[in-house]
Order: sequence, then C-alpha cells, then structure tokens
Amino acid sequence: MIEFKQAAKTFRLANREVHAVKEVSLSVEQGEIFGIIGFSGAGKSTLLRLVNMLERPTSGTVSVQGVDVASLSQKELRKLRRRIGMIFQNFNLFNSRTVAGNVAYPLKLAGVPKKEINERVAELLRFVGLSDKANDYPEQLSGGQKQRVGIARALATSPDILICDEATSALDPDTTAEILKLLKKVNKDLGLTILLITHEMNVIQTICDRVAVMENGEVIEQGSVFDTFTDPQHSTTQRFIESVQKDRPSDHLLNEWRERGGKRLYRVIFKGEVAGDPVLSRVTRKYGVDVNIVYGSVRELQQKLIGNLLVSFEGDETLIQQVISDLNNMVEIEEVSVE
Ligand SMILES: Nc1ncnc2c1ncn2[C@@H]1O[C@H](COP(=O)(O)OP(=O)(O)OP(=O)(O)O)[C@@H](O)[C@H]1O
Repeated sequence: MIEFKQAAKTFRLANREVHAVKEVSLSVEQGEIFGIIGFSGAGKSTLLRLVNMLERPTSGTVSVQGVDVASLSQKELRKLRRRIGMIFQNFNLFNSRTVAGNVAYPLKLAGVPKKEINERVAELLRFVGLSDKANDYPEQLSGGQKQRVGIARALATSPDILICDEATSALDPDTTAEILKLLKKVNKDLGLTILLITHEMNVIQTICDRVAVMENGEVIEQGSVFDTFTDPQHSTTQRFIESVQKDRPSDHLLNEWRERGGKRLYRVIFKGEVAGDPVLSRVTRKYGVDVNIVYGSVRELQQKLIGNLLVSFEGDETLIQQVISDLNNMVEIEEVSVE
C-alpha cells in the first residue's frame, strides 16, 4: 500500500547537511494501522511528509499503491492527496470557519456541489459524534472535539489512507483514549489504512498492528506490536516499552528484599497461549517446591495475554533447579540480579 524503498531525505543548510531520514525501507499493508515511534528529532515527521510529497526524497523511492509519488505530475499529485487524509497535533483548523465549514473545505476545493457537501458534512459529523457542534467555531471546542473535526475533515474526500502526525500528543489521557477509539473505528468501519507517528508507546500499544522504531533517521526495529513488546531487540525500543510497562519493582524494594534474606529472583514471561495455562503451579507442585510471586502483571495485547512475573522459589535447591529446567521448555525464565 505504502512502500518506502531506501528512502532518504537530506536537508542542505548553508553550513551543513542534516540527514533527517537515512535509507528507510518499510511497507505498510492495506487495512493495517502502522505506527512509527521515536524520540524528538528521529526523523518521523520527515518520513511521513515523504508520503504525500510535502518533502521529496533525496534518494530512494516512496510509492503508494505501486506508484512512485515522485513521478506524479502536479495534477496527479493533487488527486493522490485527496486519497490521503491527514491530521495534526495542533489540529490545523480554520478559526474563522465553523465546524461544518472546516469539514466542507476540502469538498469545496474538489468542486463538489453544495447539496452534496451539506449531506456529506452532516454524515461526517455524525460519524465523529459532533452533529450538535456544526455551527460552533473551533475556539468554542475542547482539544478532543477539535481533533474530531480534524478527523472529519480528513475523511471528507473519502480517502483510502489516513496519516496522523502526533494526533494525540496535545491531549490528556482520557481524550487520547477517545481519539484512539475513533481512529480504530475509522480503520475498522471505513477500512482506511492508517500510518501514524508518535512518541508515545501507549498509542502504539492501544491501536497499532505493526510498529517501526526510528532513531537518528533510521528504522532500528520493526515488527508486529506483540513481538516488539514481548521481544524487543534494541535498547531504545526497551525504553519505550518501559514507559508503559513497569516490569520490575523499585531498587528500594529490591534492596529490602535482599536485606531480609530474600531468595534468588527469577523473571518468568508467559506469552499468548501459555498465559492461560497454569504452568507455574503445575511444575512447582510436581517437584514439591513453593513459588512466591514477588511482583508482576498479566496484560492483554492484541487479543493475546502476556504475563511478566518476578518469582522466588522455596525448597530443596536441586528440585528448584529441576523446576527451572522444566519451565525453561515452556516459558521464558531468567534470573534477575539485585544490585
Ligand atoms: N526543513 C528542514 N530543514 C532543515 N532541517 C530539518 C527540516 N525538517 C526537519 N529537519 C531536521 O531533521 C531532523 C528530523 O526532524 P523530524 O521533524 O523529521 O523529526 P521528528 O522525529 O518528527 O521529531 P519531532 O517529534 O520533534 O517532530 C531534525 O534534526 C530536524 O532538525
């Protein structure tokens, strides 16, 4: 659907070059929600702007449904842009136009007859839950309502793709959750492919199917959200995951544990199917070893369960080693050092 092939963008300034995007290759499949995450300056916005040619790649290609966007004429580009809706962190609404006027704007530009515009605007405002705000002005709306207007406007020309540039970064957590739910509805009910950029792992965890992590203009890791969360390969990815998933107690608590003569700690990670299976109690019962769950959680991610527990074992040391060896065949288990 959207394919970056060694796409690069270098900005040439008076005294230096900025390699904002360096040879990125990734493909976004039709109907998925694909998230790009990275810290500030990683190159996310620039990468996104290559899709609708707000920036032209310095080298490599970006294609949408098999067509290299750099090869399009101005007229073809205008047509492409109507098929790609875009929403922004600061909403980019016209303050001098009403809610209905904002949503109608791209339809007016496309030369749609007035009666059709009115019907379409009413339908879009219904879809985003803002029918009662049609005649209000943006300044009368909350941030979440403004973003709903932004979404309605982006959907006006019935695009196939929605691009979201930090769409929830200016919103509080509850409003973020509402907007993410609406984006999921746009994806499921209207079948739009969504490409979003964010610096919040919560956004990726909540709605994305796949994720790419960017750093210094490069994609350092990409894969399904489930695989990335359960088996991150890069320390930057690990940092993002830790921002939404605390998987060890504080050093203070761990030190207290050690001072009280606590036993060795093991991290046990259950994924998918295994999370519903009582492996831990089954194996410890088999060897007559007691298990003490010190810390942990079981969470749902993409309709699968992930368990992440910190445990200690009580009993004969040889039997404990047998428990660990048996568990090793079924789940991930590793000793956790307490500094
Ligand atoms: N038009 C431009 N001219 C020169 N340098 C630019 C331009 N646009 C972006 N850059 C530089 O390219 C790099 C990547 O910027 P970009 O905005 O793509 O990152 P980002 O990951 O989206 O960051 P943020 O989340 O802060 O927006 C940065 O070093 C930025 O200063």
